[in-house]
Amino acid sequence: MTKPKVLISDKMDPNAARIFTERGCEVDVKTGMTPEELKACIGEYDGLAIRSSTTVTPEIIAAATKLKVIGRAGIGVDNVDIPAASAHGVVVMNTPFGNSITTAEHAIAMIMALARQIPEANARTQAGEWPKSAFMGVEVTGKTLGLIGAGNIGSIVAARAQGLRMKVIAYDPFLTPDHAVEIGVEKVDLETLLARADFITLHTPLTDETRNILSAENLAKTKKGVRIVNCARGGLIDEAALAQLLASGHVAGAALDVFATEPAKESPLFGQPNFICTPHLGASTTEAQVNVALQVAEQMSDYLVDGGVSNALNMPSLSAEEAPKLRPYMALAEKLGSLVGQLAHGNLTKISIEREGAAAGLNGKPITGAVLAGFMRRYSESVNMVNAPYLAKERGLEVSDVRHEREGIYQTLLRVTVATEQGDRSVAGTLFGTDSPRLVEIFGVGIEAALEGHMLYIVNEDAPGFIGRIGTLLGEHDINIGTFHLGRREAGGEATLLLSVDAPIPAEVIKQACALEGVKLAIPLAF
Ligand SMILES: NC(=O)c1ccc[n+]([C@@H]2O[C@H](COP(=O)([O-])OP(=O)(O)OC[C@H]3O[C@@H](n4cnc5c(N)ncnc54)[C@H](O)[C@@H]3O)[C@@H](O)[C@H]2O)c1
Ligand SMILES: O=C(O)CC[C@@H](O)C(=O)O
Repeated sequence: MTKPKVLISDKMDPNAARIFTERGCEVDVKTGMTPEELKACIGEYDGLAIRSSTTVTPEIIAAATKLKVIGRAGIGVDNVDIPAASAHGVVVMNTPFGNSITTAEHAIAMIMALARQIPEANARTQAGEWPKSAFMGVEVTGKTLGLIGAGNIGSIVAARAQGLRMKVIAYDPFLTPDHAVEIGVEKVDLETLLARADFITLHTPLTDETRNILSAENLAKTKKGVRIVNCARGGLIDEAALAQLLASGHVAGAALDVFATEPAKESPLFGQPNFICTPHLGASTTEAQVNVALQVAEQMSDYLVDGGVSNALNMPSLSAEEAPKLRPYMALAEKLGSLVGQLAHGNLTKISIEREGAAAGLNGKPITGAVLAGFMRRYSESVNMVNAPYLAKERGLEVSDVRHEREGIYQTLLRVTVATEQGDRSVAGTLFGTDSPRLVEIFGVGIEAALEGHMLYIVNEDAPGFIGRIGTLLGEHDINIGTFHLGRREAGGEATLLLSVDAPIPAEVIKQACALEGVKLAIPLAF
């Protein structure tokens, strides 16, 4: 049998290559390639192991004709186009906990370095200045630390900061009151955090909700003399506005490990008073790199050699025996969970999964796990089958799995319902043949569609002329429609349109779709 071939394209602890070889894979290590070089060679490989320097674009994935798995030795997968990988049947895995402690420690190091201006004092002392009177620091004891994001890393930062006798407050819409008490933080809204924090640290993924969360407007609401640390993702802070506030003295110090554009070769922040930065070193300790290298190589080898799946972001975990039977049901479940997560708004506290027909006779746990993995991705990029049920519990999400003995019109049916402020909202799907997931109902409207790649969901008034208008709008922006599905409750009422397109729809085009005559709602979806 030919050995699976793996490419390690970023600098990674040598334990990764050792494990791949021991587990029967062939390994090449080629770091520092340009996107063109990667595209030229990726066709040879079954597995791609990366850190943050390799960006896996749809073009790379399209060229990766043999690729089965991408393994991220780390947490953030924003450098991988997951919809493109899923569409090509490529599993994307990460190592969700391997570098959390290390990154939290980096944030704490940044807090201490800012409080005492250690980098600048060091540089000037070594330059022979002995500038004792130039530096007056602040104690962190008794100060308020405001966490934006209180997941794995935020919680570890909270624990360390409490050890430093700081008072910790947190803004995280998905942190439950119970969990806040468990980790000893006061849950607050963003305005309160901005007004009260002496130090602010960010620990969220970069999503549509968190992008620019420290915007010019929000930075202006911070307490005078605040110190800000970002060891999460570039793009969370308006860097130009931060530079101005450092220059004016409103912000007393800022420390960034991550930048909107990396590598950051220039920035308005460089040279500002009390600005400290590191080149995305948050995960760079021997311990974390050994952890994530071992874990990613083990997970990828499991998949390539034995078919086992763990910590996958776009596929449910599976044991070898159950795999063939459950796999199509879990794919359907994950898509329905993701659909509900993308469409339903507000703080959702209840989700129910109903199974009838063939699905009622199967092990419900992996199916529930798959629904939750899809659904919880609205909160965190690092959710997968393993941690989704745990995260759901931590966030106080009530989950129910109901089996119906009744026979319906489909040989198998899964229904996912969430309780929203406007009442219950549910979507349902079945399998066509034995393994093709299909949506059959969305929020009470019968509609048949494969949930794949980039899609657009529209609710509009059911009136003549609308299909022409939406087709023209997309055509004008060179957006090719792949599939087109319509549904409605009654003629002349409210109609639902679900279409698939060949590329993501830009935000500006969504805005124009919302403004079309008769449109009540237009939401882009990705699977
Ligand atoms: N600098 C580095 O080298 C480095 C290393 C590891 C992780 N990271 C990054 O750190 C970030 C956090 O990692 P983690 O493991 O703690 O992730 P996590 O998923 O455990 O926690 C993220 C938290 O952010 C919260 N969140 C989501 N949307 C939010 C919003 N709109 N407002 C406030 N909070 C929101 C979530 O509820 C969750 O609690 C990720 O972006 C990860 O990529 C950076
Ligand atoms: O690999 C790295 O050095 C950074 C990893 C970090 O950004 C992550 O999200 O895990």
